[in-house]
Amino acid sequence: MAMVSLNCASLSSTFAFSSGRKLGSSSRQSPGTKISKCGCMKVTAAAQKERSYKVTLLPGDGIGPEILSVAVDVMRAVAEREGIKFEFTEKLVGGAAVDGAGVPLPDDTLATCRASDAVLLASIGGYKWDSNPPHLKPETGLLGLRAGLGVFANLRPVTVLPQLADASPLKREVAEGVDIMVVRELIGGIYFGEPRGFGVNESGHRYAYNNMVYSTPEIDRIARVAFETARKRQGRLCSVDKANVLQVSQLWRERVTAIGKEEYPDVELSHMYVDNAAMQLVRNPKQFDTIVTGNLFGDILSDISAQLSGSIGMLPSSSMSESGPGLFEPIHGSAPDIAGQDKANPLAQVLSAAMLLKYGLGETKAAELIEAAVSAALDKGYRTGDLMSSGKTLVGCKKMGEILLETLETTSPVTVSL
Ligand SMILES: NC(=O)C1=CN([C@@H]2O[C@H](COP(=O)(O)OP(=O)(O)OC[C@H]3O[C@@H](n4cnc5c(N)ncnc54)[C@H](O)[C@@H]3O)[C@@H](O)[C@H]2O)C=CC1
Ligand SMILES: CC(C)CC(=O)C(=O)O
Ligand SMILES: [Mg+2]
Repeated sequence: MAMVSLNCASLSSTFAFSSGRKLGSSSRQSPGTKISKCGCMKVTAAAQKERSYKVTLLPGDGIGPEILSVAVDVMRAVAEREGIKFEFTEKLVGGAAVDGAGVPLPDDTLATCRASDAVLLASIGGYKWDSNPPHLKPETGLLGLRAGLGVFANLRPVTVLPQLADASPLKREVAEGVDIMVVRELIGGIYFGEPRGFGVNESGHRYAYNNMVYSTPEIDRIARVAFETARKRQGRLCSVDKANVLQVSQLWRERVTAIGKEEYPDVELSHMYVDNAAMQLVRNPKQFDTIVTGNLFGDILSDISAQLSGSIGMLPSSSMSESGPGLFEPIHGSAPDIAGQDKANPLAQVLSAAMLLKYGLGETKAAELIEAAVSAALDKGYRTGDLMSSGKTLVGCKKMGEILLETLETTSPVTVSL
């Protein structure tokens, strides 16, 4: 049996407030959300012993700098309280890098990320660069970063916090208690397939093409991460594909089935076509435990799932490679429509920092302090515009950050036994 040697995050379940459990409300893991013991983090033993970590910060574009600034303040505060040292290095990526360095992913950025213990990314992209040629698009920098770090396993926990069950556009009874882990393959599939490009056919019409390609090793490694993840949750894995039409999905389904049968007979495996999965996520999301899917389908399904939680501004993610540093980022983009207006919800970024601490560095207690602060801020009724409803207090991005810092001063640590 092939070994899955991966950072803790990918093998663990979602963060502490999974299963709809109130953030920071208990030090016990809820059923099906155990955190595995796993000694395969990239962070060196020396760094862990000293509790001194190199973290690369990538603010990117749009709301990126605003939300990252909140997350870094929160990390600094929790570090001071917990005796952790961070050496932060800020680098350019995306449109900011196109403007500042002439390319969307400067060599220096990738080298610094590779040499760090973990990478905290905000978001990239914006109208200004939308018509750039492919090699000068911010998105090319993001894809290059993910590929350059080899972070093939992107885990996107979809958790509906009790305080936000009414913030979802879905009925409370549909959204409440949702706890899904979307395991998205991140460095293959149609976003990376060759050949791709533009052409002109014999009739003089322009055309464009992309290729969706997955090889068996690419499918096998993400399948194993997903099975391991499901095993540590409720033991149910749904593989999402389009095998009724696409050959690439037929191979995907064949390999996921074979790995399930040979290596994970204890995990209940089902398959679903992606169009149906999109509908089922809205109709009855609680039927899902862990979902595994390819790059494009995972991108789309995670945005749909974000609405279960109330806002895309709530969903963090971790992306892990086989041996390098993890990449932690919110699932949303750079929100150019609200950039620079102090309207962004920083919580997905803050929760991504908590995932970095817990899964990238093994600093579980510090991570759970942050989660508890987020929970407390929501308990007190503070909401950014994306989550605002009557009876709540509207705050901007900066103010939400200040509330988190105040809350952190009084929040009790939550201890989780690894
Ligand atoms: N990982 C990344 O850096 C990603 C970058 N993008 C890029 O972002 C740019 C905008 O893309 P969109 O499709 O508009 O997606 P988006 O996720 O940036 O925004 C979609 C909608 O959600 C809102 N939103 C997103 N994050 C929010 C937050 N934290 N707080 C409050 N509201 C928030 C936006 O205001 C917008 O109305 C594009 O250039 C795109 O390529 C898109 C997705 C991921
Ligand atoms: C801009 C895309 C390449 C990324 C994206 O939408 C995502 O990772 O969710
Ligand atoms: Mg996306």
